Amino acid sequence: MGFKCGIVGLPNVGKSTLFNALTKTAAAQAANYPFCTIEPNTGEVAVPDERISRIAAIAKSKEVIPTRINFVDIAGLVRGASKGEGLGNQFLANIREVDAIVHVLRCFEDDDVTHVEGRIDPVSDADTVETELMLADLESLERRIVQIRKRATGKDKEALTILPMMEQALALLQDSKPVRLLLDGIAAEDLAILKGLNLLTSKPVLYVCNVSEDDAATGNAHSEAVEKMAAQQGARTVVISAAIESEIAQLDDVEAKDYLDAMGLEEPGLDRLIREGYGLLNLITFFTAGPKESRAWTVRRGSKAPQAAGVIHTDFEKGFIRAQTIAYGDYVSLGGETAAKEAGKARDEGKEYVVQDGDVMLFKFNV
Ligand SMILES: Nc1ncnc2c1ncn2[C@@H]1O[C@H](COP(=O)(O)OP(=O)(O)OP(=O)(O)O)[C@@H](O)[C@H]1O
Ligand SMILES: [Mg+2]
Repeated sequence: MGFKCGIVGLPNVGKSTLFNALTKTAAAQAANYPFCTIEPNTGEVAVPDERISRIAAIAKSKEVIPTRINFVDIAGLVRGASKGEGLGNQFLANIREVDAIVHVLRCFEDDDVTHVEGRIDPVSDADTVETELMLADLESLERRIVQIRKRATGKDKEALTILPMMEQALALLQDSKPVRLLLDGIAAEDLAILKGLNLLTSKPVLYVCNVSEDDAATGNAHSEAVEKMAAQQGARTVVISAAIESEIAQLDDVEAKDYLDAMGLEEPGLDRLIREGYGLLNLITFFTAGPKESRAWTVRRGSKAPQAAGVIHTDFEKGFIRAQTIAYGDYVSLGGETAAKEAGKARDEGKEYVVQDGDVMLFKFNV
């Protein structure tokens, strides 16, 4: 389906290192100089979810297949990017194509790793990046709104529909605020209009504090400052050491566990990051379970049963009849499909059913 989180930030802050750890590859060149990345790197990442192994154990599945999302490692941007500095517009176009932003902030001290501003100050870095995105949005919106206002005066239907959202977005940008503030509690129709405006700052943001190995378990003063800033914006934060994560990603499971124990970490920070990214995209997971495989699938929150069926196969959506649905909690506590049916917990849901996170589903369809 291609839900994408874009990895964004200043040059040389650890974006590609993080991307390689996430994708367990060395696909992206990560090196100690600014603008190492130019062309974006895209990779699929399995979403860790312990529910799937519980379901598979009950269903005695031969295979367990997690769901996946995409991460895109994007070129670093600098002050003035909106006016074409650094890699300027090229990188802005790459950000436009993602659904959510993972904003990497340098929170590690290391004199050997160049910081483009010559000092470690992640809150100010976040502001630099955000300002460029807002300036780019402001410019594009100011340009487009002239036409739309004109057409709205002439009672053009499309213009009348999108103008109120444009005006709200413009007002925020003129007040030096990101458009994503409009996302809170937004109605579905308005969200569609907002997405259609394709603004950089309308995308939800997760801050990643990239700390040194020693601070991975505890965070540090820099990451605390970021957490405070993020809390004020209603944004979430993940503290991670990209350096450690890229090492763990090269180890087998047993070695990785030992390494994590030694670092005082319960799970790889990446797992947390992927889950947070998944949440940021406003996605939920449903499951299919059987002896061949148990599998996790992804739909946007609010999707109805036929759309969920369509994720598996377009024929399932076209010929959708109904979906046998068992809530995850019932499936696990009762011990599987047969027991859930006997207990009356296997519901037959129709076309209007809104899929819930964790639903174990079996689609009836004709082709
Ligand atoms: N947590 C960390 N601690 C110490 N060094 C780190 C950490 N994370 C990344 N680095 C180092 O920082 C340097 C830059 O990393 P990387 O190439 O991933 O940055 P980038 O953000 O992708 O840069 P660019 O924007 O130029 O593509 C590398 O030498 C990397 O090893
Ligand atoms: Mg890079």
